[in-house]
Formats: sequence, C-alpha cells, structure tokens
Amino acid sequence: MSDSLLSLPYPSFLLLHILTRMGQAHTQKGYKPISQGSSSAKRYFVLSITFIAGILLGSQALKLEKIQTLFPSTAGTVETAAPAVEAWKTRRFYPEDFETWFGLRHTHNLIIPDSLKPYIESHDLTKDEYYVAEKELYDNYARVFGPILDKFITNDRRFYVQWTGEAKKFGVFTDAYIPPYAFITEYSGMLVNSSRSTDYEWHYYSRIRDENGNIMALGVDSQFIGNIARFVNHDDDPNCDVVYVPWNNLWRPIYVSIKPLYPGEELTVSYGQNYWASRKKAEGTGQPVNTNTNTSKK
Ligand SMILES: C[S@@+](CC[C@H](N)C(=O)[O-])C[C@H]1O[C@@H](n2cnc3c(N)ncnc32)[C@H](O)[C@@H]1O
Repeated sequence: MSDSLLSLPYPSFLLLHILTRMGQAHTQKGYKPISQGSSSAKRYFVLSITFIAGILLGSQALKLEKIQTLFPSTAGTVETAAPAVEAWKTRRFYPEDFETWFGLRHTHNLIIPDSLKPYIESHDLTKDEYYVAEKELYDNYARVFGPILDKFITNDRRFYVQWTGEAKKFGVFTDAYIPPYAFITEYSGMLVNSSRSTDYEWHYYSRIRDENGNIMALGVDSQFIGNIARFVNHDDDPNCDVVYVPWNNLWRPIYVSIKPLYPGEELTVSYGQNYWASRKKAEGTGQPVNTNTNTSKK
C-alpha cells in the first residue's frame, strides 16, 4: 500500500483539481470545454467522476485501515476492553506471567547488590545476636529447610496468584492440599538498604552494622524482582508464617504453612503491627482488612 496514495488531499480539493485539469486537457486536445460538451463528452465526464469517486472512497478506506494498523486500540476499543478487564480479575497467574502482567522479574534468589556485598561478606552470621540467642532452633531450621533452598524450584505449580477484590487486590492461592509445616517458598528479591519500605519489602533478619556502628535497616524488596511470596496478603490469624533460615551466611526468609491448606484456599501471613504502622499514609488508616472473625493481634 503506497503512502502517496494514502496522503491524497481531502476529496473536495482533489476533485476540484482533477476537474480543472480535465477541462484544460480537453481544450488543449481541441475538444469543447466540458460545460459546452457533446453527449459523449458528458458520458466521459460521468464515467470519470464515478472512477474518481471510486479511487477517493478506496483511498479513504485504506487510510482508515492503516490508522487502525498503527493504533490497534482505535479498532473496536469498546468491544475488546471489557473482556480484558474481566481476564485481569478472573484468570490465574503463574511465574511466567509476572513480568508481562505485574512488571515483576521472576527469581527464587536473594540478590545482593555490589554495594551491600562488603557488609554481608564481613558479617559472620554465627555471631549474629539473633542466631546466638536461639542457636539450636536456627540450626534445626537450617537442617530442615536449607537443602530445599539449594534446590532451584522452577516449576512449582501448587500456587497461583489471583484477584481477591478491591480491598486487598491480588493474593496467593493453593491448588493442592498442603500439610502444616511445609515449605511454601522463599521471600525472594533484592537486598536493599532502606529507610522507606515499599508494600513489597520484607525485613532482612540481621544485626549488621554500618561503619558508624549503627544497625543497618536492610530489607528484601520484591517490588520489581521476586516471586509468588510478594503477593501473599496479611491476616490476623494467618495460615502461614515466616521462618528465618541461616544458610550460607545469609538469613533466608521462607514461608511455611502452619495449618493444613486446602485447594482453593488463600495463603496468608501476619505482616506484624509495625508493617501497618510504618505504611500508614495520609489518605488512609493503614489498617488491614480483617479477613476472618479472629481479630486478635500478634
Ligand atoms: C506484599 S503486598 C500483597 C500483594 C498485594 N495484595 C498485591 O495485589 O500486590 C502487600 C499489600 O497488599 C495489601 N494487603 C495485604 N493484606 C491486606 C489486608 N489484609 N487488608 C488490606 N490490604 C492488604 C496492602 O496494600 C499491602 O501493602
């Protein structure tokens, strides 16, 4: 399809231009001007007009088709928008969908940026205050869950993300029966040194200090890179809990079921009261929606 055809001027100007040229051409070839022409000249005139009108209508149609190709949203917007919104709110999302639908790069790892590596590498986790206080407990966590962390689980189809409603937006559901105390997933993402936490940041369980001896406010941020854990919602009476596993000199936050989970059930954890307090924004109360009848705070 030629661009020059599509860039024809508006029909009225073009018609005027062609008629003028036709009149000139007839005069030059010795015919009478169109206004005084014979019946064959009139037939020629009518045929020409029909031909020109055909070209004009065709070019306008092509032009519209080209616009619709360049800007597909102009084609049938009203008919296609509603099903798209419906899909967003009804479909199940798996890790391969996260980048397209949520702008989330998928990873099962705890990613340490170069800026934080020196602090992590020079910090002996076995001397960490938290570890020393409950060494036996953490050694047990490491024995049970550490080897699972080393297995790179790429195709875990037990869980999916789905819309829960306007209050909480998306959440994580199970498609399988999960017994209590089962490994769900690691809270993966980017280790950040943050003063401001996002909706998707989980506290990094450590007492690492900076050059001035201050404890660093580290967190695992999964706003842009992470996994299914960042979609798990809060509940005052959750069915999962977070366990910090000391593994390869890092604290690895993992989600573990603490009740039996049945197919179709939503996974929840308690974010703790600090989360809601620090997240409190001017426009809202910062209070979670209680999703069950048990309103006791942890
Ligand atoms: C880690 S994200 C959980 C996934 C989130 N629902 C989403 O659609 O991306 C945490 C955010 O989810 C929302 N949220 C989680 N639990 C909630 C609850 N019980 N009531 C209201 N909002 C909740 C809050 O906006 C919170 O900051």
